[in-house]
Order: sequence, then C-alpha cells, then structure tokens
Amino acid sequence: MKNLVIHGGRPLKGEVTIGGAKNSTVALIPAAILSEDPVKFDGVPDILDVYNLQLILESMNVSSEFADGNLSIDPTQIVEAQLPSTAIKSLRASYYFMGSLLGRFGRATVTFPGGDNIGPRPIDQHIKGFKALGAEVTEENDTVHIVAHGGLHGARIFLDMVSVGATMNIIMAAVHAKGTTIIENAAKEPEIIDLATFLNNMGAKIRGAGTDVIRITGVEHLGSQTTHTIIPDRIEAGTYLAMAAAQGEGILVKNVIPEHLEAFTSKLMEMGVQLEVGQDNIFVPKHERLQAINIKTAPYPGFATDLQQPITPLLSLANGESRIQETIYPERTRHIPELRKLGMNVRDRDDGLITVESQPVDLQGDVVAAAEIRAGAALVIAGLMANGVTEIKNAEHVLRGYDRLVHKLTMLNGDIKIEDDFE
Ligand SMILES: CC(=O)N[C@H]1[C@@H](OP(=O)(O)OP(=O)(O)OC[C@H]2O[C@@H](n3ccc(=O)[nH]c3=O)[C@H](O)[C@@H]2O)O[C@H](CO)[C@@H](O)[C@@H]1O
Ligand SMILES: C=C(OP(=O)(O)O)C(=O)O
Repeated sequence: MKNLVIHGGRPLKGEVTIGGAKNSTVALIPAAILSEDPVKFDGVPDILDVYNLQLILESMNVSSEFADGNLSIDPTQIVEAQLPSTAIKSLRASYYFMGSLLGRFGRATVTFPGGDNIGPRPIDQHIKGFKALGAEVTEENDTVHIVAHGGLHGARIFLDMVSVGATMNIIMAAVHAKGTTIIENAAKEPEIIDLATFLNNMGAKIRGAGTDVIRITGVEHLGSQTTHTIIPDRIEAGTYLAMAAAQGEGILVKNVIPEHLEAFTSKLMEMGVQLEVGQDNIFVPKHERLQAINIKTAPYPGFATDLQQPITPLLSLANGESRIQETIYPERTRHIPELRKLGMNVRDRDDGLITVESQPVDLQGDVVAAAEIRAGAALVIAGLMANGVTEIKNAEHVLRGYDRLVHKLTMLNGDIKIEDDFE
C-alpha cells in the first residue's frame, strides 16, 4: 500500500491543467472493444484505473499502449476469455465490460465489480436493461453470466432511478442490437455524451445523449477513423477549485468546461468566492470572508456526489454552519471521522446529512486513511490546509482517479510525496 505525506500550511498558487475525465475514460476503454479497427484516445488521465483496464484488455488479447495521455487500443485480435478478477475487483467501472462484451459477442461473463466503499451499489438496472434487450442473465457465486441466445433486439427501457452506469452499459449493449432501443429516465452526465460521441464517430446511431431520453438504432459495423479526445474531468476540476478556495493565493484551473461545473461553481460563488470564469479556465483569487451554505447532492446537472467530500474542508472556513445532504449514497461519509481527527468541526448522521461548523483554530496534521477516492481528495485538501504533517493511508484510492496528483500539487507549491506503507 502507499501513503501520501503532506507538510501542510503552505499557500498554494500558480496554474493547474485538468486531465481527461476518469468517468469517461473508464467507459471508453471497455467501449473500444466494439470497434473493428484500432482505436486512439488522447487526453487520457494517468490514473490507476487505466492501468487496471489495460490488464483486463490484455486478458482478451487486446493490446494497448499508454504514454503521455495517448492511449491506443487494438481490438482486432480479441478473443473471449476469463477476465482477471483482481483487476475487475480493483474498480467499479469494470462492469462496463458486461455491456461491451454483450454488444460485441452477444454474451459476457464478468465477476461482480469492486470499487470504493461508498455504501450499497446495486446493478439491478443494468441487468433489467440487458434482459429487456433479449439477454438471459444468471448470477452464480460472484459472477454474472449474460447470454443473448437469439441475438439482441431493440427495447424500450425505463430506468427506475437515474443511473450513469446503467445508461452507459445499455448504450454499449444496444449499439449492435436489431432495431431501436429507447432508454427513458436516462442519466444526463457529460460523460454519457462523451461515450455517445465516440461511438457515433465510429458509425453508431445514438441520439439524445445528454437528455433523459436516449435512442439507439443498432448498426452492423463500428470502426474507428479518428482520435477521440476525452472531455476534461469536471470532478478533478471541482477538487482543485475547492482546494484553491481553501488554501490558494490565486490559482488558475485550466482545461475545464465551465458549463459542466455550474452547480458547483454557483455554490462557491454563493459562499463568496469571486471566481473569474473564462471560456475554458477558471481563476480562483485569494478571498477574505466566506459564508456558510447548504448543498444537496443530485444527478447531473445537480451538485455531484463526487464533489461533496472535496468541498467539505472549504466549508469549515465559512462563517456559520453549512449543511450537505448526500442523497445518492447516504453512507458516503467516511471522510467525516478522518476530518475530525485533523480537528475539523464536522458531523454526519445516518441519513447522509453532514454538518460543518466554522473552524475556530487551525487544523493539525495527523495520520488518517482514505476510505474511497473522494474521501481521500477531501483529506488531501485538509492536509494542505493543516499545520504539520498529514499522512494519508490507502493512497491508492486517491491515485486510482486523480491524474498525476503529486506533480500537480508540487507545481502549486504544495509539499506532498508518495511513500510505501510497509505496515
Ligand atoms: C465510473 C463512474 O462513472 N462512476 C460514477 C457513477 O457511478 P455509478 O454509475 O455506479 O452510479 P449510478 O449513477 O449508477 O448510481 C446512482 C444511484 O442509483 C443507484 N443504482 C444504480 C444502478 C442500479 O442498477 N441500481 C441502483 O439502485 C445507486 O446505488 C445510486 O444510489 O455515478 C455516480 C453517481 O453520480 C458517481 O458517484 C460515480 O463517480
Ligand atoms: C465513486 C467514484 O468512482 P467509481 O464509480 O469508479 O467507484 C468517484 O469517482 O467518485
């Protein structure tokens, strides 16, 4: 295991460039096996999830090369094979191989995905979608078997709840299905548009991505002609914006699509952070006084659940009591006891209500553990704010989704390094 070691209390300043979106990347890589030609992506973030997805591709005889943000994948020699369960368990998004293998071969056998401990994460809506398309789905021990004996056909699928993963998985399964599939109550996240853009550029017919009704008309062939540039990571961007507002003395966050961050930036502005929003960048000036706010997480375009942890340390600098109601994953509060260890005045309730009171004294470094990616991001921000040394255990949770974190923070004058944890 790895630890992140931060000597906190230093003012942060300068520029940071946001990488490609993790949540697009982890869907685009499984989607690449739907292509009959080699596929190229650029703007790919340097994160552990990418390396684990490469291992899964390799097990299917799909070669890939990744350097300097460029990822090429050659699925032309793909074979059906048992997927490596350690890599599958290392990330949630390995479940996208259910949709992409089903789309490509009409069958898929995938171990239940792993991922962060953020509370229950059922996949019933994915399975409902596969069944509606004509597949038989059985679960045995820890494995899901999906087979479409008579081939896949278009269907009308109403999602019982808005699910990013189910929307993406059904799109991938349906691209070759006979006829038209309609997903109603679909998720509207920008990453879904990114996936649809990639597939449409290969010849798919997906309409309505970004709205809550998506229509997919099956096509026979998909082939890649161009390099697909991955959209900027709005969650990474929001993390740096929160960090800049909490500990910055003027930070320019580059390579952002400001529209993707509106629910987040409007909350920062409500607090009194005077953001200067450019076309593809946002400047966070040094500020004096901040006001407490209330936040409720919601599916896009609402306030992202993945940003409630990174904004929590900032709320401790506001005058008064701030509240966050986590509605997507009410148990996603594992950052709270760790933030309390650093001296933050923060509490949570079983129903996902987080209360943050203003901080009378400076935070003090301590040994804490990252239970999941965004909990880890909150601890990194708090560690940068705190006096003394903060050691964050289980750093892999953070590194699986934050592109070149140590390099970027060092360029911002942060003092942070990765160490092996031999305990
Ligand atoms: C790789 C990726 O893109 N991960 C994101 C994706 O996860 P993921 O796609 O797994 O999250 P979903 O959008 O599916 O989950 C939304 C809600 O629906 C519930 N649900 C979902 C599917 C299902 O079959 N049954 C069910 O009950 C979940 O428990 C959750 O409460 O969206 C989450 C919510 O924005 C983000 O936190 C994750 O960062
Ligand atoms: C929960 C997250 O990711 P995943 O769905 O990959 O676990 C996240 O990115 O905050």
